[in-house]
Amino acid sequence: MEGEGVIKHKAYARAGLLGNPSDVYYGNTISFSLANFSATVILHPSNDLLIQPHPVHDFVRFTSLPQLVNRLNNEGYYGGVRLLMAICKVFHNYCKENAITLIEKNFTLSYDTNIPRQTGLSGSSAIVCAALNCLLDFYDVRHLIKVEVRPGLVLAAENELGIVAGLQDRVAQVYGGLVYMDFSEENMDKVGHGVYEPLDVNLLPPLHLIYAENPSDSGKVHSQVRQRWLNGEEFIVSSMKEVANLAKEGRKALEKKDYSKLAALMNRNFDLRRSMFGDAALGDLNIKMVEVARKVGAASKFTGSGGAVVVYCPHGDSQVKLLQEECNQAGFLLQPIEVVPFCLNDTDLKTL
Ligand SMILES: Nc1ncnc2c1ncn2[C@@H]1O[C@H](COP(=O)(O)OP(=O)(O)O)[C@@H](O)[C@H]1O
Ligand SMILES: O=C(O)[C@H]1O[C@H](OP(=O)(O)O)[C@H](O)[C@@H](O)[C@@H]1O
Ligand SMILES: [Mg+2]
Repeated sequence: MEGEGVIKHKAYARAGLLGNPSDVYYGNTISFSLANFSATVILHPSNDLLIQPHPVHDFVRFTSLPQLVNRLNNEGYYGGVRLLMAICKVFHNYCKENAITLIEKNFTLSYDTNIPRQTGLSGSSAIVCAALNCLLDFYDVRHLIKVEVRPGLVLAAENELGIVAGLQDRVAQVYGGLVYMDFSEENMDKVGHGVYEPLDVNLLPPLHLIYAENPSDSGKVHSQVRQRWLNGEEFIVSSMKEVANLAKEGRKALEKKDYSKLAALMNRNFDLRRSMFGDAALGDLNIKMVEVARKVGAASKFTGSGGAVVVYCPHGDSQVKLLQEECNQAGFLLQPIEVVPFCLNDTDLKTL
């Protein structure tokens, strides 16, 4: 039994279905949250304010030097503690700047997650998003912080830590379900966020996820696409516009349940990413995930910046079976995707 005043929130992994990474370039995306993986944050009222280290992800006791090195190589230096601290800071500052009074009281935050790291499934923002939801309820300010603003708060917490990211992940996690997002410059400059429209999750065909348990590519770190875009390089600017347009086209295709169109758009999305970023930046493993799907005639693209791909098998179960065999051979994991339903409550909706 959970104690009095305990608040618990879950946030799910997300997949970019179409249009990413144009969210970072005033574009459009369609993304969804998937129930396959999630992060949970629990808030207990307490006398002191405590951020509890996770027994595995923040573990600092090792059996040996090689074990310590192995853990750093696979998981990096950081766990989730810094993410929880950062969202506390961003939340506090946002409330202060917006004259939202927070009652003086303390809490303990703890978290757990099974979202595989560095797989482009947004494990970091899931932890931050779940923590933000706990804070909104603990201080009873959910009605005072607009839903559209929340993805920006999640992003701000990660930016605090030098994590470079865009908004589409956080929007999918705040809203749940399937969301069409418009990040056009006009909206972003006028209101500081995009325009987000939930779509019916039943418009989606059955989708699958391919990922690797220990992705080792660090390609994205070396990409210069952002700088080239800022320099106004014609090829990058026009390709990014085309990527954004895929989300617009994809919305129409979904609404008509025109899944052969959807498949073509997904494939084009990956091809455009590949031509802009280049194979070295994408990484062999990530490219192989896409190729494994294409080999059996399925459509596929990255869920995020690499590490996992979302797959559509137009020919159904027999094709999924072939895909499973290919994934087994390549050492990839394959799962049917379970889409999370839209998750805003009445209080959230009143802020829209
Ligand atoms: N499973 C996890 N457990 C604890 N912390 C995590 C986990 N995943 C991510 N983080 C935190 O988020 C930061 C960035 O994570 P990242 O590798 O970009 O994951 P993702 O792409 O899934 O968001 C990490 O440095 C770490 O602080
Ligand atoms: O490149 C992309 O498609 C996405 O990359 C980031 O997500 P990640 O989960 O870290 O791979 C970024 O946060 C997104 O906004 C991009 O669309
Ligand atoms: Mg991340």
